[in-house]
Parts: sequence; C-alpha cells; structure tokens
Amino acid sequence: MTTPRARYPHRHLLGIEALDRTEILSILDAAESFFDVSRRSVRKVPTLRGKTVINLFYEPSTRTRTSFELAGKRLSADVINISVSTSSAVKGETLLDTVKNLEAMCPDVLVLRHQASGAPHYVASRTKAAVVNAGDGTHEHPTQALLDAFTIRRRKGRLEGLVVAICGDVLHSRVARSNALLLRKMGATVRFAGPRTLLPPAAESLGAEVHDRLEPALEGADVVMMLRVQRERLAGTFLPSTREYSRKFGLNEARLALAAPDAIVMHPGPMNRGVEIDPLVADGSRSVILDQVEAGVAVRMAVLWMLATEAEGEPTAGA
Ligand SMILES: N[C@@H](CC(=O)O)C(=O)O
Ligand SMILES: NC(=O)OP(=O)(O)O
Repeated sequence: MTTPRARYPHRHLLGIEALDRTEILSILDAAESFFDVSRRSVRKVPTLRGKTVINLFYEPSTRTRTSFELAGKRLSADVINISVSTSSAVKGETLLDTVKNLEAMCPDVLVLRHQASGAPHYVASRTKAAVVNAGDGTHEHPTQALLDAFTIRRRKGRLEGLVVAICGDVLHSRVARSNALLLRKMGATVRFAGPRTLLPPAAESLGAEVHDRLEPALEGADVVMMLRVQRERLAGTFLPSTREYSRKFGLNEARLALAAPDAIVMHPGPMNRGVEIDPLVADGSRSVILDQVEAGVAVRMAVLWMLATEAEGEPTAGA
C-alpha cells in the first residue's frame, strides 16, 4: 500500500476553519489510500504500531467513537475508549485534570468530543498529545465534514461547482458549520434551509445562501444533506410541533424530486426517521447515508496517521 505524501503542517485537527484547500485534499487523498484497509479488503497495516490513541467522549456517540476506534486498530495503534459516564468525571474531576492524568500515560493522540464549543482548543493548548475535535458543542465536527466530502467526491467525482443543500436544524449543527466551511473552500455552493428559528443569525458569513423554506434550497441541488433537530441543545421553543416541522421541513420523495435527477441524500446520523427524513428516502436508492459511515473509518485513519506521525517529520505510510 502506498500513501501520498501528506501536506499537513498542523499539530492538531480542531476545525475546518484552520485548513486550506491543499490540506483538505491531502487528507482526502490519504483517506483514499486507506480505504481498502478500512473496509478490511486488505489486512491491517502496522503504520501506527507503538502509538496510543485515547477517545475521550463527554457526549454520546455511535459512529464517531466506533470509527476512530476501528481506524486506530486497523493502523495497529493501541486504542483506549473513555466514556465519561463511567469515568471519574462523574465524581467531579475537571476536563483539564482528566486530560492531564491521561497525558501522564503518554497518548500520542487524544480524540475529544465535548458539549462545550471550544473545549478541544482549550485542551490542545494544554497537552502534549495531538488533539482531534470529534464534535464540540455547536461549533465544529471536522472529521464529519471530511468524511462527507470524501463521500461526495467518490459519488460525484468532484466538489467544485456542486450545489449542496444543508437542511434542518442548522443553528445547533456543528456538522452544518464544518461542512459549509469545507465546501466553500472547495468551490461548492452551499444553501442552508430551515425554519427561521433554526437558522444561525450569521449564516451568510459562512458564505451560504439562506432559505426559510426547503423547496427553493432543494431546486436543482446535487447533494441534499438533512440534519437532526438537536433537542438536547434546544433551550426553549424553537419549533411549533414535531408534526408541523416534519410537514414543512421533512425530506420526502416529492420534495426530493425538486433536486437534480442524480442528487444524493446525506445525513450525519443519528436520524429521526419520520421527522427530518422520510424512511423511504433514508433507505432509498439515492441515499448514501451508510456510505458516509463507511467513509468515516478511512478518513479517520488518514487523520490519525497524519497527526500521530507528524512529530516524526513528513509522513509516508508503512505497508
Ligand atoms: N452526530 C452528529 C450529528 C447529530 O448528532 O445530529 C454530531 O454529533 O454532531
Ligand atoms: N455523525 C456522528 O457524529 O454520529 P455520532 O454522534 O453517532 O458519533
């Protein structure tokens, strides 16, 4: 297996905001080279033998935590998972104390999900380990945007010039924010759509068109990305009722017909079936939702490889 030489001059992966186009392409190309190993079409590789990855998750996760674990294991790293509900955080230990204690065990990479926006940035400036943001509050989820870009590029052959509609609870979505940043850097057009109460006030600053109805955003779109209503972050009444939300903002087959004939449907998961997406669409022939999950392992392999080998100079993968 050969992996392209990486161009990734950062010590951490905290957000898409700090990456340029070449660095994004570098990660996507490295992920391509790891794809066969990630799918187990090829035996695992010894690239990160002797390295340690710690997954520290303060919020629930199925896809991100599992795929970081698999990614590390397929690269032969030692991977430790810490679920905060069974850690000493429940006894009152602070985030920084937890990180300092983990650091004493010499991890190379710390993968952190936290409910506070900015938590990975705070930790990154206080630890020797490379930090990966696995989702911080309503801020960023960079590896999700990278795996989404990987999935789109595989299906469409490019990112540049595509029209991507990102629909639903944009306000609370770190996925929407990271995707908008990445897609704009790669030359795609981004449209946000959702009820006014779930659209961020500064959406235009992300370079996105903003619509308070789904239909104009879907018109001719190449990619339709639906978002979950993040009830855990709703601090008040943002929605009249789930039924009305689904009637006005749910993606069904009739609405999907407004998009380009070869449009693909995405969702970062977890889905609320029957709320933001009709099961017929979620399981339909245009859905690439499980391809996104599959891509997550290859993309996270690329990210771990770049960060864990960064200290040793320009990385080239072992095989
Ligand atoms: N799983 C994604 C999206 C979601 O939860 O709706 C996240 O953690 O941001
Ligand atoms: N897409 C995503 O981040 O899923 P999880 O919350 O299950 O990790």
